[in-house]
Amino acid sequence: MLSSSARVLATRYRGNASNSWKRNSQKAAVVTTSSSPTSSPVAATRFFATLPTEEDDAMDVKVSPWEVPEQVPDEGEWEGCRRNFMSPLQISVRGSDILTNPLYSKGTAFKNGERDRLRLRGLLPHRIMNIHKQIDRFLITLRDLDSNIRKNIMLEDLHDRNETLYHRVLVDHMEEMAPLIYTPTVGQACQEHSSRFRRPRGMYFSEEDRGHMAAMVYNWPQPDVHVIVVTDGSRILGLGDLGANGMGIPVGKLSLYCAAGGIAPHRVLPVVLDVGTDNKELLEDEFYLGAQKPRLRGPEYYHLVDEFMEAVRYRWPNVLVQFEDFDSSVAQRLLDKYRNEHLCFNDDIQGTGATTLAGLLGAIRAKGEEVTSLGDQRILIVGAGSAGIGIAQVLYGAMLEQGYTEQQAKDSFFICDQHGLIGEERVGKLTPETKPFARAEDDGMSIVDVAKKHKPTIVLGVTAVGGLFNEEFVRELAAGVERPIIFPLSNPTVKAECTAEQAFEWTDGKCIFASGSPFDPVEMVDGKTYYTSQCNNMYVFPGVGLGATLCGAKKVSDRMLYIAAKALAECVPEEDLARGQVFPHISKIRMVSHKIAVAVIEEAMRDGLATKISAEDAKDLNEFVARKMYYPEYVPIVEKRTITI
Ligand SMILES: O=C([O-])CC(=O)C(=O)O
Ligand SMILES: [Mg+2]
Repeated sequence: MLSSSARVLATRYRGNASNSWKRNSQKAAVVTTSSSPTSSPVAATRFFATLPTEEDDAMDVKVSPWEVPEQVPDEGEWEGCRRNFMSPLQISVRGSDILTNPLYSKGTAFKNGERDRLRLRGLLPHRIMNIHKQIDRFLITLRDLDSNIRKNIMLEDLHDRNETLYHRVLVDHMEEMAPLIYTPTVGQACQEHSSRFRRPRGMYFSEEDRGHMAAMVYNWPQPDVHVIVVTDGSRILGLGDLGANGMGIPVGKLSLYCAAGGIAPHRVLPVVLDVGTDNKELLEDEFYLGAQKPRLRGPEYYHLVDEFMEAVRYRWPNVLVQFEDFDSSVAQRLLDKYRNEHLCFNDDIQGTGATTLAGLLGAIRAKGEEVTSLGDQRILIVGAGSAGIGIAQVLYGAMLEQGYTEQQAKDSFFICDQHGLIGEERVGKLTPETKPFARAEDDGMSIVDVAKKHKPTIVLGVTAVGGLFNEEFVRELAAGVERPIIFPLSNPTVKAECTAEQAFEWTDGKCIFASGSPFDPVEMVDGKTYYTSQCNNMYVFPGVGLGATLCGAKKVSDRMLYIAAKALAECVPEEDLARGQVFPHISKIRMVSHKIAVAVIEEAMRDGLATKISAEDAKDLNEFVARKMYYPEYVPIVEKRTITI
């Protein structure tokens, strides 16, 4: 079901516009609605082939005909990508300083003219490769490696050498690469971060830095940071307190910001607030690289976060700060503290909430019900941490949007923590966010008994307890309703509450399944294939961040996230829904981010929160966002000169 604004957008995508960009968007729209596995992911992404934002920035580029690669997969699909001018990147360094700078390096792809111009002659082997040859060579070696962690290391090495090539590998092979740079492999990469440390990336702030942070931010070499992802390492995925080893998470999320969300790599900054760790193993580990002392808590902790927030806003006033993997004991409080004054959001609370809402809207559609029936569902959320309550809040908000009363909306929820169903009896012990969802009866009831008695139509797992949804529980769900919607959302894969195979087997293939980390489709003994989806906030945060930064949003409002969820839900083609897939194919992620960004900007403008959209930009936001999206491509490099007369 399309909302009216979405209908307008959909019409725009299909519209008979006369300029060439619109012709391209039409093509792209055709690509996204196809769910055929043979449709080229390259084609789906190419239409966004433009680079960064501010026109006066030296990193901004447009692509020229001579950069259009020889290996064109399909002439038709490329038509729209041939731009006739590519403004050069002006840099002040020369020679080997270029080769060792991952933002500038093209490795063996520097052409002869450039080799002379930039004093690279003799510093590179003779033959000149193009980006496609480089990718082919990289993939052969990568695919030869026998473990995902080795592949992650190889990718991060590339990230450190040549950001353009790294992001292009991600853009062109998103389905294969996302699990290697993100969940599940990023979990292991974090666990082994200290022992495998090679090169620093991002910034660390610790207690010793109190009083210095406003100065420290100037140590970061980039003058125009748009997005920061920050963690204090206290709850890394479902793996718990990993301290400063959590740096892998901001790094992985920001890779997705660039590749999936079209933010240019020089505009992102990964951050760890190294406030110690309560992980005993790390405290005793001779190779652990973070501060080896117990976690800072209480007012001192909040003051440190405060100084950090002030410092980054001082240098980059419009920067978006994404809070990531903060323990539930502090996550909501930090969000509440900053959400109205800073451009920020908490991905685990709000991003997961919005993504889950989108998945549920899809799942309800897949079951053939009306979108408006979200409030008629019985939703069992297992896990009452920041993600569980964040999801409940977003779904609750969506029900109110859909016209349900507060009481009707509240009655839809059954939230369980480790003590069972949360009932009013323990209301004194609950956080303010949890209280509204406490049930009048059945406090402490087990999830199996909740399944028996209340017959939930939807079950969401956010417990970080792998395997919690056991056979007894899942069979009980299937006995209660025809097609249960089962989303084990905990990450990484080992923490998923059940596997796809278990969910399909125990429900005789009837459930609709989506998980936080990816699962392959399942072939059952009946010979039928059952499809899975990945319900991961990677579908939401890049687009929200792109939209919010492009329009200079004053803040990220709840409504922006709701709108983002609806935009995401509308990206799922009917034929995917028909086979139980409730999220768009991952190869379409740039298209999804584009659509979400447009929707977020529209909402920001409606709400008076957009500070940077000119009347000209506002005329065609589809075109505006597409033009501003970074696309990893080599651009000509020239010397920056200061001319004195
Ligand atoms: O990183 C992910 O895949 C999702 C997420 O934010 C988390 O699990 O904390
Ligand atoms: Mg997270």
